[in-house]
Amino acid sequence: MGVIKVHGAAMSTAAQRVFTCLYEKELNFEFVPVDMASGEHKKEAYLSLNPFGQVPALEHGGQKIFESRAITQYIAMEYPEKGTRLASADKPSSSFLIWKEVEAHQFDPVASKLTWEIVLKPMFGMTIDPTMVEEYKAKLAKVLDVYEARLTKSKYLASDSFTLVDMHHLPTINLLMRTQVKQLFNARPRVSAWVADITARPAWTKVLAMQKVNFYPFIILSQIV
Ligand SMILES: N[C@@H](CCC(=O)N[C@@H](CS)C(=O)NCC(=O)O)C(=O)O
Repeated sequence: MGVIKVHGAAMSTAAQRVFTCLYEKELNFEFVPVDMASGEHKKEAYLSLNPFGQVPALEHGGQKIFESRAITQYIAMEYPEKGTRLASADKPSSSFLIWKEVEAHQFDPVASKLTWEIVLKPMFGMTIDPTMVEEYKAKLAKVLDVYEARLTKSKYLASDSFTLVDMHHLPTINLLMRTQVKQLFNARPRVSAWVADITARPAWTKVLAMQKVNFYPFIILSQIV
């Protein structure tokens, strides 16, 4: 069905979700870097790919798709037999549907807020708001308590197999595990084992390698946060 083109940036957590998916699926793709520093993502040409002016965006077989989780679901359904299965080829299970939404609406808003406060603000020379950090750490702790209980029932969040659900967590977990927030993950044995398992996946290692090549500050992050 033609070339898969990913427009994005190696530093973008949302784009990383898509890169991970393509590596899990062992699919070749063309990475089209978007120069976010110069505001390329807000210009007419890019807005035709994603009207919200955000990365990533995917082009495939004449289709233009945005929203990282829509893109990963599309790839998983388009190539069910390639690489890791990631999603059911036909009717998804109720647990897949539930936990996919949990990541997007319970985990990600809290994890992204913490990432902004503790990881990105210092990088941009901005001051961390300690009240926000404490408030959101408490919120994340509650989400992780639910994950700890869930992971007594299955090895991964949706089932005993690694799926899109687990994969969608990787970019923000990667950043938070380089900060004090890692204690929240490490204090919960099942969550901790799950984090170790999913972050060790070869597909994720390939995404990390892209960051080292394309976004130098991430190399030194662990030393400054
Ligand atoms: N829900 C979107 C979020 C995309 C997003 O927030 N992308 C960020 C980079 S990680 C971005 O483009 N930020 C620039 C902006 O919002 O202007 C997705 O999952 O694709």
